[in-house]
Amino acid sequence: MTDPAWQQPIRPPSQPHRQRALARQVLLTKPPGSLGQLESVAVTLAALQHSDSPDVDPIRIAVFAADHGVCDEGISAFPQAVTGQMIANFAAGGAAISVLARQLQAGLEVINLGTVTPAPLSDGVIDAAIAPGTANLARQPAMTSPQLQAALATGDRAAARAAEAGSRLFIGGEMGIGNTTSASAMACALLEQPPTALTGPGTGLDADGVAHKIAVIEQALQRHGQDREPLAVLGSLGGFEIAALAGAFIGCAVRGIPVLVDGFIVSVAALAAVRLRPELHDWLLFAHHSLEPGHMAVLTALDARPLLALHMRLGEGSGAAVAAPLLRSACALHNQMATFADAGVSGASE
Ligand SMILES: O=C(O)c1ccc[n+]([C@@H]2O[C@H](COP(=O)([O-])O)[C@@H](O)[C@H]2O)c1
Ligand SMILES: Cc1cc2nc[nH]c2cc1C
Repeated sequence: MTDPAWQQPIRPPSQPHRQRALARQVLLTKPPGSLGQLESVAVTLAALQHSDSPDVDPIRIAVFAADHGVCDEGISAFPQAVTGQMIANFAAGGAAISVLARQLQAGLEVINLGTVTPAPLSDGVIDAAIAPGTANLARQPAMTSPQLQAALATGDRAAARAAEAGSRLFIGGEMGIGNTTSASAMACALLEQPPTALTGPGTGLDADGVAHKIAVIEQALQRHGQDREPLAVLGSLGGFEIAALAGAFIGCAVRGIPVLVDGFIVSVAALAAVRLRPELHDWLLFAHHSLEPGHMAVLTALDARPLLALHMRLGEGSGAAVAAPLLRSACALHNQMATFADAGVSGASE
């Protein structure tokens, strides 16, 4: 039997391309370091893409959507039906990520991994339903092992489609009412922190709502928080869309596509995936710092330096889509700026 996709080899970044990109940055007509993170991003992309002219176009955005059985515990400000309704909105072009994808001229695909209210079949939605949502993680494991493998494989297929389309940057988004409970529980298990430190309002719970959500996560962690192995955490506390994101990110690294990581839920998926495959870490760029309070701890654990902090907390891949033009700028500056020699500009004084 062949190994599952998430066990395939991941190519290391090219050190010669990194060294040449670093050397070129010093020659460009600017004080060394003055373009800050735009410099390091261009150098990272050059090494990842094994290219002296890094480029993020075409960009692929894949939004993974699924429902969560833990909604039975009353942990979200919104009803579960919104997940299916938003899938239709993504496809119809009216959601925030639909607008941003158009603006970026990025390919957008929406992948339905299973909702309680069947999402209307629409063009542009890939049906990859595993079940009408996960089981209630406060009372039983969120998913079975075959369901977890199916979700990981669904993510890998999205990475394969991105590679076939020639994508040079992958943005993974998510939609799932209740998924901040799942992501917070996963983060607690993976980071060995208490729910009080990593739980927040999600779509907009008040203080009482957050206190109840913390109690639900405590219950879930008591039931199955002891096994901190990443597949066990994904299976017992995760969501289908979170597992698919983990599979997609590993699949992108396997195929040589850099990933721009979105907000809290996507970062938790990335953390689980990095625990599974530490070499994935090189392939992740971080878009923004979400308002969800657990995000900072997850970013710190990933040693991430997010590009933006806009107080966003939408999900869908929206923070990454907003940050993507910064990567375009970083590449354009790296590729097109004149050198001191070309432009006849004097370098720094001795
Ligand atoms: O990306 C984030 O940082 C983020 C923070 C808070 C909420 N969300 C979105 O809100 C939904 C989950 O919120 P909740 O309260 O239902 O758990 C889900 O569809 C996410 O895309 C996303
Ligand atoms: C309307 C709505 C849109 C979303 N997009 C991502 N999560 C969401 C949650 C809600 C409630």
